[in-house]
Amino acid sequence: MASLKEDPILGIDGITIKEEFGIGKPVIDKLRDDRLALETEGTVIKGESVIDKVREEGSGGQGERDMVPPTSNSIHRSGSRPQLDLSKAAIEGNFEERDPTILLPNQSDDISHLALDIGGSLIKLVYFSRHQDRPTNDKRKKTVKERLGISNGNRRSYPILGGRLHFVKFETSKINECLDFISSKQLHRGGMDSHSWHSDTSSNGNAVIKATGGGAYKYADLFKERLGVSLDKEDEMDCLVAGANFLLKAIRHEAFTHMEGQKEFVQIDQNDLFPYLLVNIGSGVSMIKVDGDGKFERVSGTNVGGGTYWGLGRLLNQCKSFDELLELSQKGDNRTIDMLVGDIYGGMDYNKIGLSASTIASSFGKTISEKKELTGYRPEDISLSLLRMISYNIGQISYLNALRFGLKRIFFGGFFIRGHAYTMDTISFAVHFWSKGEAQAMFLRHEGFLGALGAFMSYEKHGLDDLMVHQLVERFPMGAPYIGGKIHGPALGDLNEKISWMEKFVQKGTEITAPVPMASSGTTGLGGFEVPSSKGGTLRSDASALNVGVLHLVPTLEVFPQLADPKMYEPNTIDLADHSELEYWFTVLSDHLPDLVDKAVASEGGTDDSKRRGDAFARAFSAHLARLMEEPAAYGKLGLANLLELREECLREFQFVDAYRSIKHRENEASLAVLPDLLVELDSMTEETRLLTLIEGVLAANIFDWGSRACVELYHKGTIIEIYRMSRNKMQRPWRVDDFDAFKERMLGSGDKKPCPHKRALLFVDNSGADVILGMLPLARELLRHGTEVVLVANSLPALNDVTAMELPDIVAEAAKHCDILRRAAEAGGLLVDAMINTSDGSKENSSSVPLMVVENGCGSPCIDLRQVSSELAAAAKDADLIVLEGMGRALHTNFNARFKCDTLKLAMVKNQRLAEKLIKGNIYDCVCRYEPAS
Ligand SMILES: Nc1ncnc2c1ncn2[C@@H]1O[C@H](COP(=O)(O)OP(=O)(O)O)[C@@H](O)[C@H]1O
Ligand SMILES: CC(C)(COP(=O)(O)O)[C@@H](O)C(=O)NCCC(=O)O
Ligand SMILES: [Mn+2]
Repeated sequence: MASLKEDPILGIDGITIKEEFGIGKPVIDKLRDDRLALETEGTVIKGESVIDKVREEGSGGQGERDMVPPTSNSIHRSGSRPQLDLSKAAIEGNFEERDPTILLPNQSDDISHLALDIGGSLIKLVYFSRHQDRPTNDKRKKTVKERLGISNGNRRSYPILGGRLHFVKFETSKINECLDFISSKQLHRGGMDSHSWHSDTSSNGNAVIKATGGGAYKYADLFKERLGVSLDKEDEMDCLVAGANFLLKAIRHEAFTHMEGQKEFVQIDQNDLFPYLLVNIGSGVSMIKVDGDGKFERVSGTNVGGGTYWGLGRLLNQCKSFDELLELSQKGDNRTIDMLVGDIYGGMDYNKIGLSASTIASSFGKTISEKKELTGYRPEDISLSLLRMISYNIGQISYLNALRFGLKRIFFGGFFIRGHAYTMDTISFAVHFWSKGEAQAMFLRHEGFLGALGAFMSYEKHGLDDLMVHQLVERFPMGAPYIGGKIHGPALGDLNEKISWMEKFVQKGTEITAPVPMASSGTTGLGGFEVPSSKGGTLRSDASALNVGVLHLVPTLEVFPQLADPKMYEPNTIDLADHSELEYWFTVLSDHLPDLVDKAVASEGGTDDSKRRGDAFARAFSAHLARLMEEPAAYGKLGLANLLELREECLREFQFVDAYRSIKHRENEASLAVLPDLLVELDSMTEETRLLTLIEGVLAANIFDWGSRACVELYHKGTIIEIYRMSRNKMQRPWRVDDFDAFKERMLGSGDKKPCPHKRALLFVDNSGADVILGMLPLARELLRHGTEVVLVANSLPALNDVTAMELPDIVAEAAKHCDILRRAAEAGGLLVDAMINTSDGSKENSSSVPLMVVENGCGSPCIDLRQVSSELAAAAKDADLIVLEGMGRALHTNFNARFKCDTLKLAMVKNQRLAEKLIKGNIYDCVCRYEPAS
């Protein structure tokens, strides 16, 4: 095993076991003796004596080696492994069949709810699903809630139910596919849940589905016949407006501008939304002046719309699909078809009225002067001319209507747009040109689903209109959209389906997995565009399906109450709109993928099934990366935090619940073994030295980060203790960002300033093992000692090697066995309700203590977006006067620039060279100790 001595990155030229190590010799020696080693090439850390000893004592035998302690908690934010109730299972039908249907009578399915918009071209479905409530019988959580004064978390106290909104579309001509889909998912059977949704049965007992669009009338009988459901018809305009208003109010990154190839999300001020012009470009076009919720007037429209483009284009070009037609336009040159100003003016501009030579004077006008037949023109050119003709025309009529009513903002919806860059650029150009920049064209990510959403919202008592931005989390699961727009289905539901699809997909080609460079803009100024700006040979995969994720409704999420200015808050520090940043982080994540897959597969025992899932996960995540490389804003505004969260979600999608579970477990045990000695040493110090040593300890132990490439390389070179020791040795002050003295003064006072302990501290903890046990817990203990209540804030779901809120109580209980301060505080905080505590000194002392508590933060990512945290955390935060954010993800990638109403300490070791240079003009392994008094 190579020694750290030679590590050039760290520049450490000798490991000496001396007092300079800060916490002194004994602990180090103990750790050394225990010879904790990290295996060089393996996927798991191998522990020797301490770990093995603990194991032999603690559990029955070999079989349990990698088991994580059982937990009784159930924390959910999004999907985790589904539970099957196999009781009374029976095979239905023929036993000889290869794949017989198995009936699970006691399995409670997702409860669903469905609404439809059946248009002239497309059928849009919006459906809601939710898992049955899982019983939570968790004493610890209850005690913490009582302490924090949170009322019994009864779901019914929320206006809406948690669940997911899915968006799906089908071609109207293939209505049978749509009916099959509804029937296979049993979407028409849902919604009877007595305590939630309006009971959707008509007086004669038939299920009723809300539907809008002409097809609600045309196909009513078919729905009755095939599914036995009645369609409850809702007015189309009502629905469009309700859908648009909901999206504009509830989805943060819904509306965007698109000019010259540049997409930019627009922050909509809820209090300044109305009036606006809504232009829905479906088969035909409706223009609606919207003045408020339910307050609108259809002021205009045009019969030249999406149907015209698709219909004429199909006739002229014999295309088989809309996408084929649109794709042709990307290779077109309209100058061969359109009569331009230059054609009339002998190649010159018509400057007097501001028309350049390339301005279209007459769409299709050139074809009259040439004696060519249809076959003499390129389909590509025809498609482009047609697209420009229709888009300009709609843009112009929209502008005229905006002018008529003095409206500055025009939102465009409908599936004609199809997230197609050139279509949007053309419409924006027309609006901008005619209004001389006064009016603004904006587009909606859920473009074609306005009507269906509106129909969905028309169910009584659903409470959707009360939903707030912070209660919605959008996720982008892998699935059908990637098939290429032919099947307009949602993400494939079943895991096996998903894996086989990924496998097939990869065999077919690497269209999506090969990153595509971003398109450059191609406008020529006044006269419009010479050629489309998106030059790609193939059309982006069905953007309308792909740009729209699954909306998770999480009514329990809240805005973190200590944010100084929630409206101005931006979690991401690194802006991925900068192309070189984007490329850098994409490479980092791609490079990390093989290692992550190794860990994930190992965490599931390395079975064939897990290998297959690991492979599918890698392909899926690469496909996401490629998609985002091609269009960074495809899933909304993209920051590094989103990418890191996407990776965790993708792992969960392929049912890797906790990829680093055994690593975390081993590091926890190793660290717990040395904690008692560390505490003894800390206690022998003066208060001042101790505080410094504690902060150093947090920073040094933050090196145990399995998400950093540099750190993972280190683990292959040295033992835990070698790395830890080296890390502590590096702790020379001043740190790169060093506000320690200010923090110390606040904690301990100075001169005649008396120390003034904080009332309650929230400690946002990061990694398992040394990071939390040797770093944050001792800091927590010090705060408790000062009379400060401590709330440990940890992830709700696993992410890398971060410790979760579920794992913390056991860790604290273990630590409390050797420390009275922790024990009494943990007892007071209700953390030890089911743990058997034997204190080392055997004392039964019952003196009161400030509490130590644990709350989940509501997320499952190494970063944290404080606009969406658990209600538990929000409640705990109300009385907090100190926040400690720890780790790179929570304190640097996100929240580095965040301002809080109370004192804040941001502690992290920077484990990435580029970030160190950019953020703190320093180097890898430099440290940040930023103290910001209440603002
Ligand atoms: N896959 C597709 N098949 C057919 N039309 C599509 C497709 N994708 C986009 N479109 C365009 O969307 C239009 C339909 O838009 P939509 O908002 O669904 O309106 P409608 O409710 O009238 O069907 C079509 O006329 C066509 O221009
Ligand atoms: C994922 C992380 C934010 C986790 O860091 P932590 O919050 O544990 O300190 C960090 O490991 C990271 O930014 N990794 C990617 C960069 C790299 O490999 O250098
Ligand atoms: Mn971490």
